[in-house]
Amino acid sequence: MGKYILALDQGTTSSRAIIFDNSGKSVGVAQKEFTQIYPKPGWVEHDAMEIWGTQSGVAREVLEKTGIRPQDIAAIGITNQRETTVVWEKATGKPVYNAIVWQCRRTAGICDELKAKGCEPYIRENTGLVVDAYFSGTKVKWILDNVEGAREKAEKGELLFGNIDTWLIWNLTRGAVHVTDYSNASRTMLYNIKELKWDETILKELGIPASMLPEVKPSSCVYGVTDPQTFGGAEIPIAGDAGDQQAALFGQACFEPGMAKNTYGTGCFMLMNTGEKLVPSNNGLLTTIAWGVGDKVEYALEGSIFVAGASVQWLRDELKLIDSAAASEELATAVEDTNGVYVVPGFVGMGAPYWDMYARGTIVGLTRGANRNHIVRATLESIAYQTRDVLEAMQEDSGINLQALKVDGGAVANNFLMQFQSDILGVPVDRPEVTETTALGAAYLAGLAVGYWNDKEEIAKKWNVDRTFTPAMEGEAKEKKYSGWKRAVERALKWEE
Ligand SMILES: Nc1ncnc2c1ncn2[C@@H]1O[C@H](COP(=O)(O)OP(=O)(O)O)[C@@H](O)[C@H]1O
Ligand SMILES: O=P(O)(O)OC[C@H](O)CO
Repeated sequence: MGKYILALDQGTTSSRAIIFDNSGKSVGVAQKEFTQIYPKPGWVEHDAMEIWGTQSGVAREVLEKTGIRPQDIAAIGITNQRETTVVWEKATGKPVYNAIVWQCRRTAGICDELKAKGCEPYIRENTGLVVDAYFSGTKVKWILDNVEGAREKAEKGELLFGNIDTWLIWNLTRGAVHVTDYSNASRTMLYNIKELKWDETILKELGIPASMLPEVKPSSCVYGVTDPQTFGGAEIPIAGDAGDQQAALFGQACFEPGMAKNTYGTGCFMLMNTGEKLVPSNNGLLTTIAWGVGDKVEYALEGSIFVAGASVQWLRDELKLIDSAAASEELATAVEDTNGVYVVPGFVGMGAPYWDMYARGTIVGLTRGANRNHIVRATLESIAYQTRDVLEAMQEDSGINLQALKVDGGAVANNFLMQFQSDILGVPVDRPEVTETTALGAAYLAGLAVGYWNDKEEIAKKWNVDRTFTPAMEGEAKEKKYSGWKRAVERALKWEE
């Protein structure tokens, strides 16, 4: 048995490879950002070949950097930005179009048509999702309808569809394996999460041939081995696969119903484990598959926030108010409050609990005294307010009052944000020692499949807190700030016509 597990974490803005040892500690990381393509307002694409190139590149880099031989890797775990859609030719492996990213709004019209036809209740009940351009189903339909010859080829069985996990596994095995796992399948809007099979009614409605779809497998099992050409002759088992938010839930050891985590990356995603029980939402959350491990499939409630850390990138890259994401903390704490300013980062519409594809970004409450620091602070605060929106919905749906929130992802390095988060929620926020929990979750899933770790109990013992932020804001002040946020959101909704 190899001594390490290699996790491939293919995120929205970068591809990362992390090697973990048996204690769950990272022993090496390599990361590379890749191109974000914005062909039109509201459209977002990635070059699928660049995704494969950067992901395989960082995997080789981390091995070289650490001096660990591919033969010393016991298994590879894959985790990925979810919903992002790739369609490629089976014979050549060539994508027929750029990957359409989860944030892309181009299929809002298709969603409106589905709603007008009355398909929403069926989709909600059987996929656990709301009808929104976020999910893969309408993106596949768009490619088949808009790329010349695509529909014809798809009907002849010549095209394959996959989310990024499927695309990576297909390339790692040089076209030998076309699979996904339950958690990723549950984000396509094509998968029946009650019956655990692709939903024929929805496929028919969207005109998507079943021959394009990957086989759906558990999140922890051996899918295949790497092609010898990828890692200098080694045939490493690929043994874990989960969408990044579900992987983070696993990496945070949220194994019991009622345990929840919030991941602050490009977007922000709060998931609560609901065990083998499928809990429908009446408050704008999603019901999704957490993972399939062994012969059990477990579910989660999810609040998906589309823009979180991405708004900090916007401050840096578009407004040029800060030099680095980390600098946002210094500017935010240079002022006592936002001076009444609210930023609503509805750049790609708003996700949970609003689900408005036509919302757009808004800054309100500006006065002559509003300065750069106030705008930076208001942007960070918007991440915490959106989290409160989804936490309230989650508590309502699950009937569980959260005692503490486990957090992870790039933006949890920001102590101001974490303290404000705890203040505005009124619950403690626990930041673990390992904040790369997405990659860690994928590593755990892979390690479990090959016997590198024995069981979930062994994994749960490895979770350690780095810092707990406890609520320090007085109740009235907190509610006043939050009600201002709710009014600001009203201004952002239904903006785009
Ligand atoms: N100190 C910080 N304060 C606020 N945001 C930060 C900080 N460091 C990183 N971020 C944000 O976190 C995000 C990166 O987190 P990461 O978990 O790597 O995201 P992803 O997996 O979505 O690519 C970026 O959007 C960045 O702006
Ligand atoms: O790339 P991330 O970490 O922001 O995650 C993206 C989500 O999976 C989208 O559903």
